[in-house]
Amino acid sequence: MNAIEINSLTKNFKNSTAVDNISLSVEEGEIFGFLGPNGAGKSTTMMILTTLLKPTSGNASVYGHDVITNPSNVRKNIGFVQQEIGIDEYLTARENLQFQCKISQIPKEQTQKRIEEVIDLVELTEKQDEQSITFSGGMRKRLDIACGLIHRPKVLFLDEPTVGLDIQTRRKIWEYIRKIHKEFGMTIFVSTHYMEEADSLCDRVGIIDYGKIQIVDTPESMKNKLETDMITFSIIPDENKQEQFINKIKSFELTKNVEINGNNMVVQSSNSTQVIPKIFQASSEFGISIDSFVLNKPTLDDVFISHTGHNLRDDTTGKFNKRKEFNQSRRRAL
Ligand SMILES: Nc1ncnc2c1ncn2[C@@H]1O[C@H](COP(=O)(O)OP(=O)(O)OP(=O)(O)O)[C@@H](O)[C@H]1O
Repeated sequence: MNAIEINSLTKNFKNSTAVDNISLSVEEGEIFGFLGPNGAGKSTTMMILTTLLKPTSGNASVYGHDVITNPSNVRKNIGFVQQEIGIDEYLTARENLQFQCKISQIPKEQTQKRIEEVIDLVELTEKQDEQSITFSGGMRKRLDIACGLIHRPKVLFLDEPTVGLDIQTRRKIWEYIRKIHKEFGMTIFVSTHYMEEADSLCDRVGIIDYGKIQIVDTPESMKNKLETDMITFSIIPDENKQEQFINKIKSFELTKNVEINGNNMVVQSSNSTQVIPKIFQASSEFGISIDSFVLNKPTLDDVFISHTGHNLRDDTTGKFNKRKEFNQSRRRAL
């Protein structure tokens, strides 16, 4: 059984369509990334999947439980760590987790063990009796994630878990997410607008833009399918043989395009592994000396541009950004 099934899901707000007829399945046990810019519809989709919002049309289920007709069973199977940190900053880490145990109705005799388990997992054992107001942004997020885990959900939803954190802290959070995934074997559905996060963390990624899914695949396969390795090199000029050398490169079956700018050349190829030796072979055949050589493989940025026609914009309008700004100013004031 798939962990999540989404069929023709649409959510309209008064003046806009936030989620536009999306369909996708998430397999049990995978880390699925939902990649898209601000305002793409990621949070809205997650709120529908976690039963906090009703769709306008279409349907979705989590472990076979329909989000509209059977929301209480969906809730029993999920943990949701929202974009804004949900912990109470005036409680200690342990008190936050105790509170979470209470609202998750975890039997009293299991509370102690569960808290120890998750607090150890996110490496906050030494800080457990300190008020979380004294924690760094990364530590607060770790505690927030621990709160979402304590009832051992089958699916953990993480909405932009590293937004606003510096790159080192972001990488540390990825480590915790991998650790959680390994130890609990749960399905993780994570939204992000960071390419690197989707690339390094996720088994499969769905790119969403303007409420529509553009592509779903593994990051590796998405990049490979672009077939655009860029081989950039410069040559020592040779008036006699240069043209023949260029024509030879153009004639290779796997060469898609050659751009020439003075002594510099960019060869676009669908398979650099095969084309690079041929370039060197041709250079020795025509006595052309290659001065410098760089190979660039496609990135998820290139995949995003090829499917959406634009860069992953960082739009700063919209209700959720206002909320983010509010939270940031609240944190600054603390
Ligand atoms: N309650 C609401 N009322 C009106 N419009 C909304 C509401 N919630 C979301 N939207 C709009 O729906 C669109 C999708 O928003 P959503 O928050 O799902 O995007 P997102 O991809 O999660 O982006 P972000 O990372 O900024 O949260 C945006 O244009 C947003 O302004």
